[in-house]
Amino acid sequence: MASNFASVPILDYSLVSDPERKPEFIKQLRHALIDVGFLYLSNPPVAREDIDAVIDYAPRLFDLPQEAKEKIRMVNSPHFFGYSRFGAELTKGKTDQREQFDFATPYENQWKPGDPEYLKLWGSPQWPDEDLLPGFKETFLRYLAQVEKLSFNFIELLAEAFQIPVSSLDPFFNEGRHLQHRAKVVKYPVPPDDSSDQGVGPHFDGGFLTFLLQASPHRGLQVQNLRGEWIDAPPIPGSFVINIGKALETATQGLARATSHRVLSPEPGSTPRYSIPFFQNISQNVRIGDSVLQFSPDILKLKESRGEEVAPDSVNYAEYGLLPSGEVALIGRVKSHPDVAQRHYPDLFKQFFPDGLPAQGFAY
Ligand SMILES: O=C(O)CCC(=O)C(=O)O
Ligand SMILES: [Fe+2]
Repeated sequence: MASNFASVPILDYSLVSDPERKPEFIKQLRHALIDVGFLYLSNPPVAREDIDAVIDYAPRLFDLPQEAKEKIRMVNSPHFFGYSRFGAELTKGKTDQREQFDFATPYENQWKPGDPEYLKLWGSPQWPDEDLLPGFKETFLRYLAQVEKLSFNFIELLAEAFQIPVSSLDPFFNEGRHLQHRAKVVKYPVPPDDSSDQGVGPHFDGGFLTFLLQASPHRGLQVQNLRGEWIDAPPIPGSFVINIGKALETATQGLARATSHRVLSPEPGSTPRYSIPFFQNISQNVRIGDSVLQFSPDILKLKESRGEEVAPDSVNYAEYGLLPSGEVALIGRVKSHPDVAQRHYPDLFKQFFPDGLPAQGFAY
C-alpha cells in the first residue's frame, strides 16, 4: 500500500530517555525515515535558552553595517565560510532570494601539500567582530556543540530503527568523530511585489542529517510528498526539523529517504523569515559506495511499502557513491560560490567555469 504523507510527523525526544516508551519513538522514527524523509523533533536535548539566544541574534547579524558583513565575505575563505550577499545563488535557474552567513563547528585546517584538495574545505570560520555583536560567537558555538551531540545520538537511533549495530556506522566517522559540521544563518527578505517567491528552490541536502531551526514564525518551508505535492512544514516553537541528505540516503540503500524541499519567500507586507540549518557531515575520505550499510530483508522490504513515487522537482546529485564525500562537498561549494572557487581553487574553477566568472552560482 502506498504511504503518501500529508504532513510532517512530530516525534518527542523525551520518549528516548523513557525505557517504556522508547520503542514507540523508534517505530515512529522508522516510519518518518523511510516514508517521509522529514520529521519534527520536539523536546530536543538543546538548552532552550541557547535556542532562544541564537534566534534573537539572527536578525541582529543581518542588521550589522554592510561593511562589517563584507569584511567577512565568503570570498576571503578557502573553507567557504562567511557572508554571502542577497541573491548570490540560483537553484533550478532562478535566483534564491536569501542572504546568508556560513559558520561551522570548530576545526583547524589539516591540509598539507600533496593532500587531496578537498581537505582544504574544513577550517576556521569567519566570525563578525565581537564588539559589534557581543557574545554571538560563544553562544552560537555552544548551540552548535549541542546540535552536534544530538546529531550523533540521532544517527545511533537511526541504527536502532533499522536494526543494525551502531558500530556499522563507524566507517562514516573514521576520524574518531573529529569532524566539522557547517551551519548557516539565513535571512529571507520580503520580495518586491512583482518578483518571484523563491526563497530557495527545490533541492535535496547533501550530507547525512540536517537539523533546521526555524528562527521566526513564518511559514515558507515546504516538503514534497511522494505524489509530488508540496506540504507545508510551518515552525513549531522549541522543535527542530530534521531531514535526510543524499549521502545518508545513498549509504542506507535508499531506506532513509532524502526528500525534496524548498522555501517560499515571506508574503508581501510581512517581515523577513530567518532560519538556521545545521548540516551533519561525515569523514571527508569516505566513498559512500564502498561503505553502503546492509539490512535484513524484512527492513529492506519496508521501502517497497512506499509505493509509486513521482519524480520530485529537485535535481539529483549523481556523484554521491563514487567520490570521497569531501570531494562531493567541494564540488557543490565550487558550483554554488564560483567567486570563492576562482580565488582559492583555480583549477577546479576552470574545470567548472571554462567561460569565466558567472554573475551567480548554481546551487543545483
Ligand atoms: O531555510 C530553511 O528553512 C531551509 C533551508 C534549506 O533547505 C537549506 O539551506 O538547505
Ligand atoms: Fe535544504
